[in-house]
This record gives sequence, structure tokens and C-alpha cells, in this order.
Amino acid sequence: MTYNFDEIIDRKNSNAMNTEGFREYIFHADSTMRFPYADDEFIRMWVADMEFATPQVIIDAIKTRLDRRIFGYTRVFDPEYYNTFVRWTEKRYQWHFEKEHLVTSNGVIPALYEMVGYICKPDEKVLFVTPSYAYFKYAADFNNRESICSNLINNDGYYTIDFDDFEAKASDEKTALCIFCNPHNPSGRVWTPEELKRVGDICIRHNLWIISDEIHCDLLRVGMVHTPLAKLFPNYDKLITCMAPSKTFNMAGFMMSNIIIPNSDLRSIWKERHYNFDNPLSIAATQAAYAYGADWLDQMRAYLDENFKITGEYLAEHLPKAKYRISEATYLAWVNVGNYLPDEKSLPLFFANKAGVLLEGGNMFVANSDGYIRLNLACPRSIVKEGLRRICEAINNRR
Ligand SMILES: Cc1ncc(COP(=O)(O)O)c(C/N=C2\CONC2=O)c1O
Repeated sequence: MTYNFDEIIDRKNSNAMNTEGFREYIFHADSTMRFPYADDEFIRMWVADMEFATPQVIIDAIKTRLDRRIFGYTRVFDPEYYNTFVRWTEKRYQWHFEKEHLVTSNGVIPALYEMVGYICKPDEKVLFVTPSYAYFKYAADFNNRESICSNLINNDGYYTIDFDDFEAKASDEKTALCIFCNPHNPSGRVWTPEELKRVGDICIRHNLWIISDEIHCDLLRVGMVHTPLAKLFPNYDKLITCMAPSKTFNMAGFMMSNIIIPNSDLRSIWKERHYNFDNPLSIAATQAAYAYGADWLDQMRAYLDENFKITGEYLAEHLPKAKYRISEATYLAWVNVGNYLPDEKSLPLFFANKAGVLLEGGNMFVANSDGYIRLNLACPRSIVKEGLRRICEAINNRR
């Protein structure tokens, strides 16, 4: 089957964050905030969900479950749920994990919120690299735990880990947990086994817990290889792995993620305190995604690769002083426009007002992200092209 990723799908009046939630999330404003563009005139390149239809195989599985017509209290009991997912990780990442280590959560972020509280004592710290997905900091904030950040080294747009700084912060006796993003949002880096080995060795040397957030792992550029951190450290049971179908198959609204907790004590705490019920439609959707979604994913990745390619070509022609590298994973382009807008206080506000483009950027990624904008390229190509046209025009025509 050939999928049509050029199709523009109307999301209005579907309670989508993407169309309804931007004022609050990006601008901390209410519905009275106004722009020179009507809401449906915006090109939306901000929140990380896709403008592509969720694969039909997933929709069909949901319909099949709907036909059972009763939707009472539900959790994963069927071993086929685990079998389907572990076959996916074995086939794509040559990584196996034990059935009893798998728990489900209604999202990776809710899992982070819970586990920071289970793992860190009140005076302990959470370490992560920056720039970072802001919810890593929010998970620490929510639990009144201190964040400790290690800035990535930015080599002309290619990010690497400052291992000396990372180890200095990991060695802080109050640092108890590292939340590590692999692949990395927002830089798009796919960490190499060598980089991952150094991260793991440092964390183990300083007796840290590690949560490896691998939610973007399926969204690799063609030819890239994802290495689960736990694959390199099979005997370190203080290493939790988070994966989910939500980013991969555009089903974040089903709020289903897989958390692999090898440490039996932590797993017991999780089972004791976590509200351990799942949406029956989400279980059906997740199982179908991993059982039958590979063909759609492979076609979608090829479409995304082309979107990243045309983005680089367009920026090279129209914004030659911008810094851009094709992300090694995710569907998020990370572009440094600082040479053009060095004094812009809010890049999202500038582009909302001047380009009619909703995007994230600047200080929305905790630290070490000044001058950068993040563009969601998981859109029909015509939308990507119009967004790029508007962004470049707004910059080149600014007064
Ligand atoms: C690294 C990372 N972890 C977790 C999540 C969310 O997981 P969930 O709770 O949905 O299972 C996201 C979503 N990233 C988003 C969502 O919108 N903008 C972003 O950058 C993410 O990028």
C-alpha cells in the first residue's frame, strides 16, 4: 500500500493542541491574544505531533475493539502486547527485555514525573543535557527537585556531549538521576554507541539512576541506527527505558507508552503507586502499530527525509547565514537564525506576528538554545514549503 503524506487533513475543532493550544503553551497567553493572522492562516510547525493520518492498520484495530462495545476498566493482560513490542525492539534494535520489566504509562512525561519522585530524595538533583525538551526540567520542578544541566558543545550546529562537564555534574554527591534523551530533542542527534558508552560509564561510576527517554528512536533518517542505552548496559538495573508509539505513528492522543524498569524495587513502587489502568482503544492501537505499522513507518521516514533535504536546500538559498544540519532523527529541524535576529527577544513571537508561522525556539529548551528555532517537518510538503517561504521572507524583509 502507498500512503499519501501530501494529504492536508483538517484538524479544526478536534481539541488538538496543535490548533487550539498554542497561545497558552508558547506565549503563556489566553484566547484573547491576537495576531495579524487568523488561527487557520497559521502554518503550524510547533508541537511535536504530525499532520499525517495515523496508519489505517491502527485505525482498523481501534474499530475492531470498538465493535466489542464494552469499555470497562482495562489494563494490559494479554501477553501478545509484550510479544508484539519486544519483537519490534528485537527486529529494529536487536534489543530484548524481559516481560516482567515492562509497565505502561499514559505518557513518557507522566512516567518521568512519577519516577523523579520515586527515585530522588528531596535534596537530590536531576541531571540532563541542554538544550533540552523542557519537560525534563518540569519533571524535576514538579517534584521540587533541583535540575542540574550540562550544556552540549555546539560544533557549528552539530552537538556533542561535554563529557568533562557532564562528569563534573554527575559526580555531585546530590545528583541522583540522569534523564538522557536518545535520540535528542531538539538537536536531532542520534548518539553513537561510543558516546552512549561514555554516558553510561559516567553515570554508573557515580551510582546514578538513568532514565533513557527513547521516544524518538523509530524516527531515524534512513541509514541511521538507534542503540538503546540498555543494550550497552544489560546488567545495570538502575537504567529505565522509555519508548512509545506516540511519536512514531502520530498517536500521542492515545496516551500509551512503554516503560521498561529492570529494577525490581522501583518496579514494585511503580506498581504500588501508579494508577495502573489503560484505555482499551490505546492498547489495541499500540499493539497494531508495532505489529503492522512498519510499512507505513518506512514510507513516512522516506517522506520526512525529503522534507529535511528540501529544507536545507531552501535555507541555503534564502537564508545563507542560518546554521542548519539535517537532524539524524526526529521530525524536528533545529535552525540557528541568530545571525539574522540577534536581538529578537522572542523568536516564536516574531515568527507568529511577522510570518504567520507557529514554531518553538529560543529559551523554550531550558538553556543553550539562543538564536535557534525548531521546525516540525512532519507536515505535507506543500505546508513545509510555505512555512519556509514565510520564515525566510519575514527575516529578509524585516526592518
Ligand atoms: C524527548 C521527549 N520525551 C517525551 C515526550 C512526550 O512524551 P508523552 O508524554 O507524550 O508520551 C516528548 C514529546 N515532545 C514534544 C511534544 O511537543 N513538543 C515536543 O517537543 C519528547 O520530545
